[in-house]
Amino acid sequence: MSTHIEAKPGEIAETVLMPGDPLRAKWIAETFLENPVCYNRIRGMLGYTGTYKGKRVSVQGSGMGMPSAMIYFHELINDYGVKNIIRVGSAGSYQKDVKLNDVVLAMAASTTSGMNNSRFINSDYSPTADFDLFIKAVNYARENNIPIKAGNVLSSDEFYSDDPEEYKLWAQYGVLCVEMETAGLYTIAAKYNIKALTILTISDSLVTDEKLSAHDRETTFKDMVQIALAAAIS
Ligand SMILES: Nc1nc2c(nc(Br)n2[C@@H]2O[C@H](CO)[C@@H](O)[C@H]2O)c(=O)[nH]1
Repeated sequence: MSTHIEAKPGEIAETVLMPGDPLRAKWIAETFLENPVCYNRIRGMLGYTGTYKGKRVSVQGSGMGMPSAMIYFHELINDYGVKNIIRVGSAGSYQKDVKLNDVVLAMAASTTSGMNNSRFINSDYSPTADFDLFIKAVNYARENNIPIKAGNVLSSDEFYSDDPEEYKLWAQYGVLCVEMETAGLYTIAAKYNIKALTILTISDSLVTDEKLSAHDRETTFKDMVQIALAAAIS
């Protein structure tokens, strides 16, 4: 076991889907995987391993924000040999044409966090998605007529910012949506040379102030998960 995960060696698959919400991990495991077995309950950050179309896949919550998520990314990679992490999350839209329930692939992740600014001594590192996983996700979505958008996303360090207008600068430069984990995922994946991709479903909009209910956020998002599983096993 690792510091925050109680799984025994071998209990976690090489590919892990990671929603922020551990209850969404439970929903994904119970809805999409055959014979899901729970390997982690520490801190309620539920993790499961099962099979999807005959291939072993795990799914585990990461928690909200990069400090939490990066603990799990680090330990899954270094203590359990995980080679592919696909974040399946929710996000807030920054663009009029990015609407509730739209699916967004994060090609890159900007951030308000100081993490990489200090890591790279005031230079700007660009955390980017793995090309192979990205192309597999795009191909599956197109073959199955699932509309997707792809581009730059913002990984913010706070959900409640002081300035409600802050999003407009990011939107002006084409940032599609905001969440709180991807810049950390892509940075850690590059550090340890593993593959990572973030697939998001829009659950609220900074442009229109619309939002899905907490329950909807937990149990909908089927398209995103199917794209992630297709990329995971192909
Ligand atoms: N910072 C931020 N995060 C958001 C937003 N909407 C969503 Br869904 N999130 C994501 O959802 C969780 C917060 O509800 C975090 O894990 C974020 O990744 C938003 O408008 N802002």
